[in-house]
Amino acid sequence: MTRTVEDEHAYDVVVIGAGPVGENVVDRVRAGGLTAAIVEGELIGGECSYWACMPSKALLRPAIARSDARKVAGLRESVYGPLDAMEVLAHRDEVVGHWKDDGQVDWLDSIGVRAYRGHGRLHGPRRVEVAGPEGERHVLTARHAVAVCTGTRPLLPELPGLPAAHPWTSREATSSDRVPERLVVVGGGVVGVEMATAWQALGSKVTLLVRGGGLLPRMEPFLGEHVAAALTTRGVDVRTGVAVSAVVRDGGTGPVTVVLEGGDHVEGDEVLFATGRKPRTEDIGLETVGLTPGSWLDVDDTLRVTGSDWLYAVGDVNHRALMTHQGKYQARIAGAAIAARARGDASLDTGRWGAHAATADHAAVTQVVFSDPEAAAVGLTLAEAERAGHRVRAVDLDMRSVAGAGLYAQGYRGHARMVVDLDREVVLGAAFVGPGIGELLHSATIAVTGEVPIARLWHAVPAYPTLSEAWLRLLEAYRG
Ligand SMILES: Cc1cc2nc3c(=O)[nH]c(=O)nc-3n(C[C@H](O)[C@H](O)[C@H](O)COP(=O)(O)OP(=O)(O)OC[C@H]3O[C@@H](n4cnc5c(N)ncnc54)[C@H](O)[C@@H]3O)c2cc1C
Ligand SMILES: NC(=O)c1ccc[n+]([C@@H]2O[C@H](COP(=O)([O-])OP(=O)(O)OC[C@H]3O[C@@H](n4cnc5c(N)ncnc54)[C@H](O)[C@@H]3O)[C@@H](O)[C@H]2O)c1
Repeated sequence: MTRTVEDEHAYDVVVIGAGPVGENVVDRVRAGGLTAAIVEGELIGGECSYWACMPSKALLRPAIARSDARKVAGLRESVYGPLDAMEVLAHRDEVVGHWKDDGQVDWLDSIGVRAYRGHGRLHGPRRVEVAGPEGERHVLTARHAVAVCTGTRPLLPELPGLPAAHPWTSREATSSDRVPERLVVVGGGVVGVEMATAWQALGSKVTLLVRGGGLLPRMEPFLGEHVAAALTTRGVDVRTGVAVSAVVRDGGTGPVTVVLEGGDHVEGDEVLFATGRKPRTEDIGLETVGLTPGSWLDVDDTLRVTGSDWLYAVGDVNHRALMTHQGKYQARIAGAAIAARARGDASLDTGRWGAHAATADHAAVTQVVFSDPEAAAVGLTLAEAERAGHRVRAVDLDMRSVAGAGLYAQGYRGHARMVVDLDREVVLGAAFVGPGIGELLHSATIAVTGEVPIARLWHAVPAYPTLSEAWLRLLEAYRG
């Protein structure tokens, strides 16, 4: 039965979108002494919890653990067999709470934040309307700020036959309850690489179609080269420099044919399009506050939308760094800035590395790609540092020269790079690829964020024999 309940409530802060970022915004503004409400149209916890980070990592963990174990003498033989795909999928279902958000609802209750179920839209300055699932309507007004944290959805290219072929997007690739015999993956970015790794390990025959020259194009090129070589060794058909021109699936079910420019084609039982994201801003009332529906939202370093004194855009939706940890960092900064402005606080500190400025978005974005081998990076690549006008030197290291690498895995293959600002003698960026390398990243993040002088890093002694001795070798190479 459809009913209309119209009520109006005022809060200090109203947040649209209860993904990891929206949740952290309300947490921080509550900690700053403000009242807050949050609006969610699907599941509280957002894309990350149910169709992105968490399920993808649950699928990848057994693949990576098995691969590492197969490189250890005395253990290799015990892990020779295939993964139990059904067990892995069942564990993935546990990790995502069977796509139920009760736990997150309890948490919001516990911090005193009211959650409104439904689609949120701006309706003029400081006003949000919520259209609930049963036709009810709530009007929320914000005394201090509205934060748009609506995230992204998959961006599909306009190709003949694509909608009718019912392609997988990241949602199906992370929630499928069966393993397709043949999976075609289009896109060599992070989603394409991680999902090709997972489904190949779970038993699919994977073809990875990449239009550029290599994988993971936003990172140092050697990361993608190592990952591509390893995927190929494991049986993935990695094709670079190819463009998809059409997709054919008669009747929308059964085998799917991916047609390439030049006439070649690839057959699969499913096709995943991992071709990027677009902002979820097409239907959130942006036009009522002078902004363009469907656009990414430009913000300053306090995450406030350009030209506004009350509207914030935090997380994926502002296109600064599309990762959960970066979005949560922004949420901490935005929450503190909103609370400080609400107090009329003269201590608002928006300078570089200030308490109310998301400086790391420019200088120290971190990412771990859970491929096999893992790829990880922080800060600037060599090319980015040069483009930015820094006088830099890149120091490279074959990870085989690190004693801990040989112990971690026989036949260890990996590589590390540190990009040094020669004028200030600080690290601007670092990148690593190799088994177990993801956990090494935070040491690099501290070096980059702290702008620790190389002369002081020389005194940061990595324990022997760990992978962290990569730092020792990099510094030795730099100092000559
Ligand atoms: C396959 C995959 C794997 C990933 N793995 C990782 C990883 O390992 N590590 C990592 O750091 N990042 C990862 N990411 C990126 C990560 O998922 C995003 O950066 C993160 O989810 C962004 O959080 P968010 O809160 O900004 O947006 P989202 O998580 O997208 O949440 C937005 C929320 O807003 C809601 N919403 C939208 N519009 C409205 C509206 N009008 N009214 C009400 N509610 C609305 C949505 O329903 C959603 O719940 C991955 C992404 C993908 C696709
Ligand atoms: N571990 C992690 O941190 C993690 C994991 C998954 C996703 N994410 C984040 O989620 C976001 C989305 O990831 P993504 O991989 O979907 O996007 P992406 O932008 O990283 O990669 C998309 C790739 O698809 C290619 N592409 C675009 N259109 C194409 C076409 N028509 N044909 C062939 N290739 C095409 C692009 O060249 C690009 O390389 C990223 O910003 C990523 O950082 C993070």
